[in-house]
Amino acid sequence: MTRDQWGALQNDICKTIGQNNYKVWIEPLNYEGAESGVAIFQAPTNFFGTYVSQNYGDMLLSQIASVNPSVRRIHFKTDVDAREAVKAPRAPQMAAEVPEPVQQQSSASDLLPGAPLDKRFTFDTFVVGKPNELAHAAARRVAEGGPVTFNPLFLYGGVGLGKTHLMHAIAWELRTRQPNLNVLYLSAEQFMYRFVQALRDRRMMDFKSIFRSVDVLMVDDVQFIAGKDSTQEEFFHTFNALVDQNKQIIISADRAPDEIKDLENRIRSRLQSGLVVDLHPTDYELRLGILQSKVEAQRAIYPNLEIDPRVLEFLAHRISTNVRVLEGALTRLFAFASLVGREINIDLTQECLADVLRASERKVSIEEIQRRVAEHYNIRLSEMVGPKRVRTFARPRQVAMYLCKQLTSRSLPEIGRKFGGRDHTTVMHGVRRIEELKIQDGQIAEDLEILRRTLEE
Ligand SMILES: Nc1ncnc2c1ncn2[C@@H]1O[C@H](COP(=O)(O)OP(=O)(O)OP(=O)(O)O)[C@@H](O)[C@H]1O
Repeated sequence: MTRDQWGALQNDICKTIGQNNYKVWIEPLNYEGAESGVAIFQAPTNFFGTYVSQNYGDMLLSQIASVNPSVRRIHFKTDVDAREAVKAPRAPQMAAEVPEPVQQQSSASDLLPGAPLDKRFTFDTFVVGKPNELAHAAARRVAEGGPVTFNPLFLYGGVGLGKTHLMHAIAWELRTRQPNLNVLYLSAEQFMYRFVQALRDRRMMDFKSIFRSVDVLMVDDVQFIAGKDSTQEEFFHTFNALVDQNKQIIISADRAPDEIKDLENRIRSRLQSGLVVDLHPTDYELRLGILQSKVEAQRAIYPNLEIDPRVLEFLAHRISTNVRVLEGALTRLFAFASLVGREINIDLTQECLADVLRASERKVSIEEIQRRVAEHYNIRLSEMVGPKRVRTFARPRQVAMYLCKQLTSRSLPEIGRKFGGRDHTTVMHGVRRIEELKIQDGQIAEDLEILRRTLEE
């Protein structure tokens, strides 16, 4: 990587980590050049190099590798005496995350384990519902830091269901309750990376002593080590050493231990030997609760933006893939509304999130909805789409129109056409009528709930 390329990259890095962090931690670095796959930076102090390596090392490496793929490592050197370390700048808002340097050699920073914790991932911001209540309760128990009762705690679940959030929450809570405890959180990928580095640098003794001296070890996404034999072996020894000392271990994965392929049996059975709990896919109520809590965070950023509460119900119905997508949708919606200066309502939502809604569209069709609703109210399909306006047919018709609007991404004119060629204003009127009745009439609310559930199966 040339100096010019580094200059250009710095803009991207600034955008990624924010101007504050960039000014404190990246700007003072002096890029010296790259040699045999190693990008060399001069850091003001050892401590500085250690901190940057630990907190921004992976990000820096991936940014640099995107410009120059031959760079596989970053080295921070310093000319300043290690004692200067105490004068290194500290970003006040990150003080809780600043790790102590383990060794004074600048290359020791490479071995320092641990990943920074996300400030937003605490128990306070974790919304509890039926699908995650057990995992949450187990995490809370571990976070109390009492005697170790189940070891390891193994949390698993699909993408974006809150595993990392819960692990960070445990770490934050433990740090608050017992600041002297040595709590180490890292991904299985980072574990492997440190291990390979230690092997290569002939520093396995350091590696072992660092990992065996922790009080609580948290390894995220453990499925990553499947098929990686020597990493598994080392992980197994680390695991045993800590369990023997009665130290708490918390593991997460995207599936249950017995479903992780290419995992040695002795590791599998170790992972199963504590408490194994799963985070189930979210249900509608949990998604709505999460959206309501995330709206508060958005309101703090955009205090003047109004949001129609029906938008949250709409999103909770329509985006059932994972919470990350749900959150991303909300962030985009607020940013978009603030840019165009409009209130957040269903129309704006459909406009702004057309691609997300299409991607998470359920395969339910207008015809399917009409058929199910007709069955539910015991009328014929021909009566559902026919011209008669008596209440016995009109109400089911409006319910079906409402569900079509909620569960498909068809436009009002398209829905109208499928209901015997009706005008889009008729559909709009029908949808509004049901929205009102849903609040006033318990029977309609119940019908809608039953129908929605059967259609979503
Ligand atoms: N119950 C919840 N309450 C509040 N936020 C949640 C909840 N579940 C997930 N989230 C949010 O969803 C996003 C994704 O969660 P997280 O990163 O913890 O998922 P994960 O299960 O670790 O996913 P992956 O398998 O991709 O690592 C985060 O921003 C998290 O805060």
